[in-house]
Amino acid sequence: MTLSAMSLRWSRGGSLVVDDVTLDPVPGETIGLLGPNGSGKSSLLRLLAGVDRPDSGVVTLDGTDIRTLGRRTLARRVAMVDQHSHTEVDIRVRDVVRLGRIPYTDVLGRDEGGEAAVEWALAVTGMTEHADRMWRAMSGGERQRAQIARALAQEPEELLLDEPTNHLDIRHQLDILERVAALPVTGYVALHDLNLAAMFCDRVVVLAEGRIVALGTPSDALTSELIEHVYGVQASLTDDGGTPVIRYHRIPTSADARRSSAHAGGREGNTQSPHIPPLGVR
Ligand SMILES: Nc1ncnc2c1ncn2[C@@H]1O[C@H](COP(=O)(O)OP(=O)(O)OP(=O)(O)O)[C@@H](O)[C@H]1O
Repeated sequence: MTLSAMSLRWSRGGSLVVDDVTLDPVPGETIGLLGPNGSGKSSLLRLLAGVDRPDSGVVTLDGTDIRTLGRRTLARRVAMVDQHSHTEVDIRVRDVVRLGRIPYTDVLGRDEGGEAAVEWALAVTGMTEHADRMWRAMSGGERQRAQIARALAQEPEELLLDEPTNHLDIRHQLDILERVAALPVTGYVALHDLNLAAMFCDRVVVLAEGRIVALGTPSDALTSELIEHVYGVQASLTDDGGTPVIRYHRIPTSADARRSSAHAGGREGNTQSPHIPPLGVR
């Protein structure tokens, strides 16, 4: 058993933001939370983390309602990195990561095994070499990796990540998701990139207006019909050794049509931008 949601409903401003969501992961699996802007991914993560309380339904940890668990108990199991955990503090990266040890620290400030957990978390996120730098001097992507390290320092068995790759370059996107997927934790990861979700998630949940509209392995859940229905975007999918690869198609707009007729009339035969030389030309 692990962190599960049963019939969760949560409304704000008179509208249902999370609408009858039930999720029961297999321990250790990585679940991708997908869906358009405003579909309820972050709200669902906050309910799962116990940051917000559902209006109805229940979040359970190993079958126990998380509302009955103390904050320390919950924090030793469940760690979350939200989209807005960036602050302008004047401390070193290692100290940010040490914040993850608060649930383990006693009143005298003792935390047996704490430094080993901090070093491990820094290593997993590739942040060891940055550990002594000042937080304020870090780039957005480095901060994001440090926040994930802070969550890992909690030694969670359940890890909730809200768009963990949105500041990362491609190598670090792949790197972080690969490392998170390999950890022995149950992961809920909100993502916008369907291809990354297909690569690293065991199952994906697609939300639209707070409701689950698809749930399954990436191959089963991510279809061109689903993508068009939920995102209003045409896509074609190919299979790469069992992993779907999604290619999106732009629907030409009237501005595109105007541009192409101006192009054909004015600079026939020259399709290169005048400002950007072709590759290999210096
Ligand atoms: N505390 C709040 N008060 C009022 N409305 C809220 C609150 N939290 C979320 N909402 C609304 O609920 C809806 C879902 O928001 P949420 O942030 O969960 O979506 P999301 O899928 O994570 O979006 P995005 O992909 O843009 O991050 C939005 O319309 C949002 O404005």
